[in-house]
Amino acid sequence: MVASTLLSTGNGTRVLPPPTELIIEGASAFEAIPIIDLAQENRTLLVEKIREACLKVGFLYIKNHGIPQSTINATLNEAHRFFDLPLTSKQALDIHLSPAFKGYTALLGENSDPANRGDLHEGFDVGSESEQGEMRGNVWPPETELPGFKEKVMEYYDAVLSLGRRLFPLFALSLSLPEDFFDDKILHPAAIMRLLHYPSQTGPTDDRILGIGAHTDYECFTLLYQDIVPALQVLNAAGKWVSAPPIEGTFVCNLGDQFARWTNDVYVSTVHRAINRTGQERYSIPFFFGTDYDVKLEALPSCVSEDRPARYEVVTAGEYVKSRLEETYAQSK
Ligand SMILES: O=C(O)CCC(=O)C(=O)O
Ligand SMILES: [Fe+2]
Repeated sequence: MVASTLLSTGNGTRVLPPPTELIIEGASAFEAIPIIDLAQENRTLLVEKIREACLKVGFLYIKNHGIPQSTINATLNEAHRFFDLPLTSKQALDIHLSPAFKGYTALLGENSDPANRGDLHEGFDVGSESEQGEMRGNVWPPETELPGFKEKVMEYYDAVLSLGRRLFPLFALSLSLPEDFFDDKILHPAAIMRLLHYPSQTGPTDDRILGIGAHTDYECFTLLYQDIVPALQVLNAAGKWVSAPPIEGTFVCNLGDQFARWTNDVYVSTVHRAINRTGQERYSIPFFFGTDYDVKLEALPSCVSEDRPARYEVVTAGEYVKSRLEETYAQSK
């Protein structure tokens, strides 16, 4: 049995039970995705809401995130410019040419669900310019072809990285860990940002042809900006796909496999997919916040018990993400 954690706030002290006690009541046949307001004044309540969302849903919307809409719009605009380039220019940056999995993914170049034949989106992947480890090494379109692209994209990258850094202490507290638990694990994070473009799908509905097939994300959490076109769906515990439409002024935040491994599945890395049948093109920008390459994904003692033995072998965060990316791109090699 693990001791409960005391959280102090200006409004007094409340007791949070340890995570393993809550999963018992954590029915996750959710029908909607909770909205979490980062500007809410009571930090204890904020942490409790995050904990509840992580236990039951694995997805939350983040409101009052502090990233200026102008920064987001500028990057969406760059995504439009990039995907409007001639195919040959994009193919010169093909992700299969990059040992660090950076660059362009063509339509059907990625396959997120092994049961499917390829994802109906194109993408462009970017990492940190100062990251360490094997996943380092961005590729960029020539400045003459897309002037200012790199600067705008990296401005967005840095803004979302900062937002992610603000969230780690809240996730730590929600797991009854010290607030600074993740600080030394995200010194040079292998965070990956993607620009995604989904053409609108026509023809008969076929679950094997999707904008992005059913999958979980590989990192700690993802911060996703979606434009105004809905497509994202999240799988609940009853096997029902629940829509996660764009909500103005929010990011979607979903937990990934690194958190699921740390928490021994106490926090859920929820399956999701995207299908764009709106008749409009869709652009989205997921940002996958993983830890430093060499951090070991070891189950937290509070999430392991006799009844709940450790479910995963210990691997480093970097090795884990790399092996998953290798699988994802293998079919289109
Ligand atoms: O574009 C979206 O809404 C989802 C993207 C996604 O799930 C991913 O890239 O992992
Ligand atoms: Fe995803």
